Amino acid sequence: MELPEEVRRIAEDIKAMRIRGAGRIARAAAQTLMLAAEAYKGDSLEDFRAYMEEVARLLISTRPTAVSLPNAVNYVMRALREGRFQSPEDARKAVVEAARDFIEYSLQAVRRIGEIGSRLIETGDRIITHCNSNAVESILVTAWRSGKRFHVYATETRPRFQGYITARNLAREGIPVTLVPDSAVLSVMRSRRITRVIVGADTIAANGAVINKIGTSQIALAAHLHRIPFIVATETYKFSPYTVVGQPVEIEERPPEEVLENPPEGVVIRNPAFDATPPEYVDMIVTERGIIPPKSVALVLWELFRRRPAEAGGVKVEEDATA
Ligand SMILES: O=C(COP(=O)(O)O)[C@H](O)[C@H](O)COP(=O)(O)O
Repeated sequence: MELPEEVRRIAEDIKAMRIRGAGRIARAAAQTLMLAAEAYKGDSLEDFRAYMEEVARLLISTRPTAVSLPNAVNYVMRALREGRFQSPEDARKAVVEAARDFIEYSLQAVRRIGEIGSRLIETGDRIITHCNSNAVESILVTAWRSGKRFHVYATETRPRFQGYITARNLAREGIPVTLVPDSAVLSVMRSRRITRVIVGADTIAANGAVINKIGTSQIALAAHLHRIPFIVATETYKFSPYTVVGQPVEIEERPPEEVLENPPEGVVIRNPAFDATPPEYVDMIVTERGIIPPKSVALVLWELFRRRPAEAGGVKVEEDATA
């Protein structure tokens, strides 16, 4: 069966970043699998499986870095890949149910991160954040609503300026927020005596490295130099099972036009969208399951994926790889 127009449109929205942010992308993928399953018209189980695999492939191909995307797709598809069904109708129900479960878990996880992470915020804090993260916003908004008073410095986040979204959302909550150019981070850290940095994540590697918006690692390095706690807020479906077996995280390279429409002749432009912050610069990772140090990531991954190697994209998670 032809893929529904709506499925292609959402895939295009993710690619063009009209739907963006690792958590949102994951939820949109689950929603799209649900939508595709509901739109299926045929009556062959085999055909339904092939059709759903095509949707899964299309979604996974949209953006390469955030592991929340394949993790969400594999979670939803597991029902179909491993289940025994009498009819496409049963299989369809299983997909819809798994997608609903994922979306509900995800929304609940973001709320839980807000509750757990807000305990780390104190009145008087001056906090730097980078890009736009639902998980970070959840922490800041929860802390603010609980009566804590603090000031946030949001970086613009060139070239796509997601920092504007953060600044606007926080300002709407009444949180004092100052927007600063990315290059002002070190200067702001010193002059404003920043007390904490909080960022989100697209992928957490098994060694505790944090892959997030380009520029995150520079901010982490500056925080490390100034002994400012560097906190990462992330749902555990951004932990990458692939990295357990040593697979590198692909860093998305976006179109050069995002940086400069018409570069002078002879000028080459590069536009990597993410970077990796080494675990040595990360003080803690706030997840929906609690706060962990980066060196515990492998343990959580083991806990999450040991019974479900299929979710690691068919990669068998070997026991001694996480020992
Ligand atoms: O790097 C980005 C977004 O990059 P892009 O704008 O290129 O998608 C965010 O920090 C993480 O995705 C976490 O966000 P969340 O906590 O909302 O999942």
